[in-house]
Amino acid sequence: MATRSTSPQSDFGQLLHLINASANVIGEAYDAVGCPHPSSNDGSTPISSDKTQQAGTQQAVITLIAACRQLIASVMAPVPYAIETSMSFQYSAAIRVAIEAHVAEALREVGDQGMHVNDIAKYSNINPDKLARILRLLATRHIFKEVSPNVFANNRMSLPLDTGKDAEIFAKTDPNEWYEGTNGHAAYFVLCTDNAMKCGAHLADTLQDPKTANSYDPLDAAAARGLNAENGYWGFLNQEGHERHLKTYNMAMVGSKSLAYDDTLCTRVGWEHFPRGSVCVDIGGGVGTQTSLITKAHPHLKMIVQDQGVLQKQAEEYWAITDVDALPSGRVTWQAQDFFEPQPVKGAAVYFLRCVLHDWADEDALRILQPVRDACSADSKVIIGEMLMSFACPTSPDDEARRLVRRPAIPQPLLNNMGIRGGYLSDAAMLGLHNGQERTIDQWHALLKRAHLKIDRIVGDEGTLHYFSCSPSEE
Ligand SMILES: C[S@@+](CC[C@H](N)C(=O)[O-])C[C@H]1O[C@@H](n2cnc3c(N)ncnc32)[C@H](O)[C@@H]1O
Repeated sequence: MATRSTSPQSDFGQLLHLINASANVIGEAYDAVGCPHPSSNDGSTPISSDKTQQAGTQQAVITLIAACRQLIASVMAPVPYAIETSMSFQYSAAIRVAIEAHVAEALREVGDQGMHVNDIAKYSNINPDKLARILRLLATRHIFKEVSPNVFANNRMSLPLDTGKDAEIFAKTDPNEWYEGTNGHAAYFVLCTDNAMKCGAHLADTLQDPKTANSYDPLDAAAARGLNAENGYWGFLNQEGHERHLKTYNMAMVGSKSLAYDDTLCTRVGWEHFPRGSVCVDIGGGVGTQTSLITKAHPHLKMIVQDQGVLQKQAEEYWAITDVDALPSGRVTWQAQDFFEPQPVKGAAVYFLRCVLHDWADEDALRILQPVRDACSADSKVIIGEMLMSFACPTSPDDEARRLVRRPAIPQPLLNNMGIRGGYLSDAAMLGLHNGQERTIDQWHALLKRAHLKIDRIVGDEGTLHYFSCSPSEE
């Protein structure tokens, strides 16, 4: 039978070429630092900062993932593809089961030989047979590995579920305290797979209901159905009896430090250009997660974190662990302050809002920005850290705002957004939890113009948080 070679011009041929070329770049980067090639089976601590993390290699990783996913969508039968997508929530459910059964912690010491599920199940209330089924589902997605029947071990993708705490102590700890003192990653995954998923389950009904379909009121979000959040998601978190949700949420924000996947916040925003003692107000700053990164890298700034008073105790605990000298020295101040009220700190060098505005639709976002604009002096900067949403199709840099966004050329036939999904998943989560939204550059431009702010500069890479540096404008 005659063989037919793959046409290099076809989508299929171009995807194969991208996969080969980018995999070679990645392999060479590992060779150059004397590391074995990456494997999903590797359960040792991930390599953090070496040549494999450099920009060129990261671009190759992004390209490889995008091309592999597109190739799968090209060859997999459409109905099974749609079924698998429709059932993806089961992975979310399984991740929460594994985290709350402390599986990654139980497996930490046993390495590649793994542990029988009967022993893993001792750290929770879960029936071992049921737990094995959940772990097998995850292992089929390369999260944990099944090394022999019913024996599981950690691998590269299960390591982020490990809080670093001792499984035995953990199993006896009050669940309200589970994520305190951790890096917050597990708390972030639980926020996604509990509160956000419950809202997602009610999204279709909420979007179709004539009473809520066109509303941007947070009280009309899917959270009203999914979480019984009659007073909106913030009301839900602050409700008596929901302390565990509130603590998990705030630790999830600590975990969200890694959302950026890079150190853009500390290295590209330009904090070093502000003179010693310049005041930076971190509005809706949570316990102060982002401020802790900024003050570590740029201790010459005077940081003021503002958030809801209900967070004060958790904030003090956070700083006592993270940077014990920060509050007593006055380098960092934590203030209870409602961001809809007049801003008490006038003429600060910087007003910083990170992942605040995506919780709110435009009219409420403007009610947050108005007091900020009112407090600005002519020299103040407003720095906003948020996702910058791309269209999935090509767009032209046909106006001033779009020209501020630098984007690398996208190889054919990949999607314009390189298939990076994080921002769209976050957008859907914001819709479900708050009736909020992630925004495109045109939407940012329009919103900030209405708030009398002008975008001077944007830094960030596709799929990561971008930082918009804005000046007050008289327009
Ligand atoms: C998505 S979190 C972002 C936290 C922090 N900026 C970060 O990036 O880690 C949004 C924050 O807005 C705060 N928030 C909500 N409503 C508020 C209000 N009315 N006044 C002040 N802060 C509020 C929440 O408590 C929460 O800490």
